[in-house]
Amino acid sequence: MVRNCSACGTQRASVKRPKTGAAVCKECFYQQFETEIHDTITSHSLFNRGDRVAIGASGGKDSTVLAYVLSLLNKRHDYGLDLFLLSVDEGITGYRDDSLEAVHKNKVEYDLPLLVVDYRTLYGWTMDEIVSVIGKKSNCTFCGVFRRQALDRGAVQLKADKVATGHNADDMAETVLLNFLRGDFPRLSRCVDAVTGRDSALPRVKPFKYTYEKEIVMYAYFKKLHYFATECIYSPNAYRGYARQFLKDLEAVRPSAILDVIRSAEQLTFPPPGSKDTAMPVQKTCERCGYITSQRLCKACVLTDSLNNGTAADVNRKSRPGRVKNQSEAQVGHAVKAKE
Ligand SMILES: Nc1ncnc2c1ncn2[C@@H]1O[C@H](COP(=O)(O)OP(=O)(O)OP(=O)(O)O)[C@@H](O)[C@H]1O
Repeated sequence: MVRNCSACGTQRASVKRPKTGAAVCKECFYQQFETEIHDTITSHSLFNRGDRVAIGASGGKDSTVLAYVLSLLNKRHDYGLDLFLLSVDEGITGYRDDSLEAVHKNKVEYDLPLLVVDYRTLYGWTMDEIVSVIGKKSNCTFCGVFRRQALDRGAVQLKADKVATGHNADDMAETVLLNFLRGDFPRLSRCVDAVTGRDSALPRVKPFKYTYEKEIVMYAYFKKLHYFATECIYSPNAYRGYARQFLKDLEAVRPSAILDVIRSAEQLTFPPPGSKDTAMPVQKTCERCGYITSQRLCKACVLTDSLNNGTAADVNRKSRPGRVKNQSEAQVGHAVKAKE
């Protein structure tokens, strides 16, 4: 039976929205999708007029749609933002080199300036080289720490006020589950923030906080956006994989499950009311590179040292659970938990 769009009532419905189950026409899907992102941006005050915003552009679906939609909304609602694409080349042959080609296309199509920073220049090591030394098991630790800092360093080069990333609602809900399963309560409430480091020099914003991955894929498909659709070849993050599959199973039964998980975490406060455990680590700067850290050396310098002095494989072995960690190892173990 042919149904009319539940929003405009005139066009034929051609899309069933994964988030709401509503049957809508393509135009109304675009409108609703874009409006929901605009609402997230305004309700969480993600940007200020005149902000220079570095969009973390990996060439994947999320950041490609983010670059497209932010350009569109910036014009439509006159946000007054200066947008830039910022890519980190981790040095993964057959993965990042291909996805960066998509970013180069986006740069032209969306008419946005692009800066590419790379691990080789920043740290002296590519991920291909790191994996050849430490294997695939814990390489995400190195990549996560290096990427976070590389994005910050690139953003500083761009004189950016903010970094926007394509983390979507599925990513957020997965991270909530993982923090819950690890008993990481301090992170449990913070991991759903649409803005992190609001008072820092370089806040990070997540305009897709409430945007479902399936809708991002649909939007990219209908709009024929150019993106690179392959998983990282070095990404065996099995534990996150379980959380992802669990959420997908829940979503299949009840589509609101993803949003419900996020909303639950939003209600949590840490430390719990009445708790005396409120001490936050004191922020300093790394003695070697000047990057922010609560230790003498930042995590990236600790990891780079371990690669240079041949102890990188030990760092991974030692940071397994059940063993008392020294300060450097504790920093590294801590870093594994961040999906950024
Ligand atoms: N190499 C990179 N260069 C720049 N930004 C990146 C890079 N990798 C990740 N990001 C940013 O972090 C976000 C989340 O990254 P993640 O690795 O989870 O990829 P993802 O969920 O597959 O996203 P995407 O589809 O954009 O690749 C991305 O949307 C992007 O904004």
